[in-house]
Amino acid sequence: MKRRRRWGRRRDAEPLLIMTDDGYPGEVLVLVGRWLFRYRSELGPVALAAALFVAGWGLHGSYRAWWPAVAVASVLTAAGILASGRAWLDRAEERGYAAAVTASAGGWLTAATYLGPGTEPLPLLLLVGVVVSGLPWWRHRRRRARVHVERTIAAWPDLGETIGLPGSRMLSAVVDRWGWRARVALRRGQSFADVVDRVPAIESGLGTRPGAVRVEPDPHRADRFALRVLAADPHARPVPWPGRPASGAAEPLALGVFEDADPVRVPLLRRHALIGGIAGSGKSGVLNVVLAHLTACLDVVVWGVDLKGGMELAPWRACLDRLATTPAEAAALLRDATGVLDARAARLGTTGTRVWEPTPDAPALVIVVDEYAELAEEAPAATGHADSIARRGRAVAVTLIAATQRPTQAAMGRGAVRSQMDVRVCLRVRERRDTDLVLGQGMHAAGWHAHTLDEPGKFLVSAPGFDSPRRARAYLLTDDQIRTLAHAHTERRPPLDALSADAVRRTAPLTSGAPHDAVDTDPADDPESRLSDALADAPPDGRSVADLMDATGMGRTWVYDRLQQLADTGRVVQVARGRWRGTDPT
Ligand SMILES: Nc1ncnc2c1ncn2[C@@H]1O[C@H](COP(=O)(O)OP(=O)(O)OP(=O)(O)O)[C@@H](O)[C@H]1O
Repeated sequence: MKRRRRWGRRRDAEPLLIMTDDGYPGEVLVLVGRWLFRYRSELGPVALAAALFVAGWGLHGSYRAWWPAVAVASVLTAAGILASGRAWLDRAEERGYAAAVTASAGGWLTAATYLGPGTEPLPLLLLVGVVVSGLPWWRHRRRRARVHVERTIAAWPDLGETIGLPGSRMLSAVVDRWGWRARVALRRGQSFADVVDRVPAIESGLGTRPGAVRVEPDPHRADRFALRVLAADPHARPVPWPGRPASGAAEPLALGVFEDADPVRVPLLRRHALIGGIAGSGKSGVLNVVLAHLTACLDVVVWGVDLKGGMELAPWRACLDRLATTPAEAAALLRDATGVLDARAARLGTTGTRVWEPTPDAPALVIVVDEYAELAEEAPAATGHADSIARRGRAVAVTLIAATQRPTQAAMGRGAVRSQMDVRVCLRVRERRDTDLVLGQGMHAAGWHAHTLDEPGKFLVSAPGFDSPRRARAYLLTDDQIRTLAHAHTERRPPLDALSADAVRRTAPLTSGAPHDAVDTDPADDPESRLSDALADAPPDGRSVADLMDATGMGRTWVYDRLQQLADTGRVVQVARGRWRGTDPT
């Protein structure tokens, strides 16, 4: 009675103490069990050795005569792994390791079946085998990554509370070459916007380096998102140009690669593009990639506007049909482009065709403008033409590609130019809100964090078909590669089609294609005379069109136009593709 009273009192007062005392041995077992479960991957070699020992013991006791079968099964299994284990193990060294372990374990089991697992030196051999096969196992990067991910999944419910996404669940996770990625389900009521705000907290919770976590919305479910954790930055080093330029205007241009090594292939046919980012972020690098593609296309004529004195586009000079380097030239160039646009639109109207399909005889006209803000500031008249091209140029394949540091409304000339650009490439920006300037309102809030891009050439792209903030890095073209490509592409550049060339002539009969300061008062030194001289002095294999452009200071279309007129009157001959000389030796 007395004892029971004391028991009751203790239960009321100190229930935890009583339970702990009673359950102690069980708790140790639970702890050991948990530890074994937690380290089950690391304990793999030990578990295999234990299983071999037990199997050897059983086989030796009851089926000793089976040792040849065990030997044959081991050899066949090892050979099978080598021959067709690619489905589970994609790397050759992993298959080699698995086959070697299988063959050694099978050899040991064969001996244990025949001799008994306790017979010397089998126990010692088993121990050595654990250590020798264990070392690569314990050091294996992918195994350790997988274990890390498994533990993260197990810890996610607690982690979710800590990082401000309570109730979220990790649905699946995959280890890949650069780290791991997972699909996460949010608690009802949470959305991707909550996740975007929590990215730094997720990095802290997972203990990664800053900038290692990427999040992407699930296009099908508002309550799910993709989480990507990068152990190493796949874009840490520049990505070299792969040397495969586009073959035509309709082909999307490969600008670089995403973090999962997918190429970034952006459609630019009948689309205007904006490339934005701070000084040194790699805008000229992206323009070089664009030009490497466009100048390879036989159905694209490229005009350039470079008000930094032609510095950036200069290496491509010979491939550009026209290059404007002063505000007056830029205004003339854009005005002529609107002339082309009007002529093409009128032609489409009369033929009842909806869009201009570029061909080598009727090429697309792409106008590349480096540092658009300079244009708006120094040649405000030109921005009216640019506005017109932006609004009406798509159908007739007259398009703009503009690079600028901060595309504010003022920098873009207050017209419709920015809003008409449906391909946006955003390199690093200084402030968060500048992401919205380049990519559009609300993009920063939606997870497009261009301010965190940390190397030149890294970018985010928003375009039809590109609606999630995947990071990419542009290909890097070296100066030598640019020179080689420009040289190789020069001879193959098409002139404008007759309709467009005629429109240019009519729009600006005196200055069409002429550099502003090339309008000369000395009649003996006008472009026509320089052309005649260059053709008269041509060697027997003629002069290339690029040479003639250099000699006259005029654009490709102007040169072709004049050559055609001279050929019609028999004063020049075409001696080879793209090479001409005069017929009159004087
Ligand atoms: N894709 C790239 N990969 C690696 N490095 C790059 C890449 N693009 C550019 N860079 C490096 O970054 C530097 C600056 O690049 P770039 O001149 O293209 O920047 P920018 O934005 O045009 O600058 P600015 O506005 O001053 O003209 C270059 O020296 C170049 O080597």
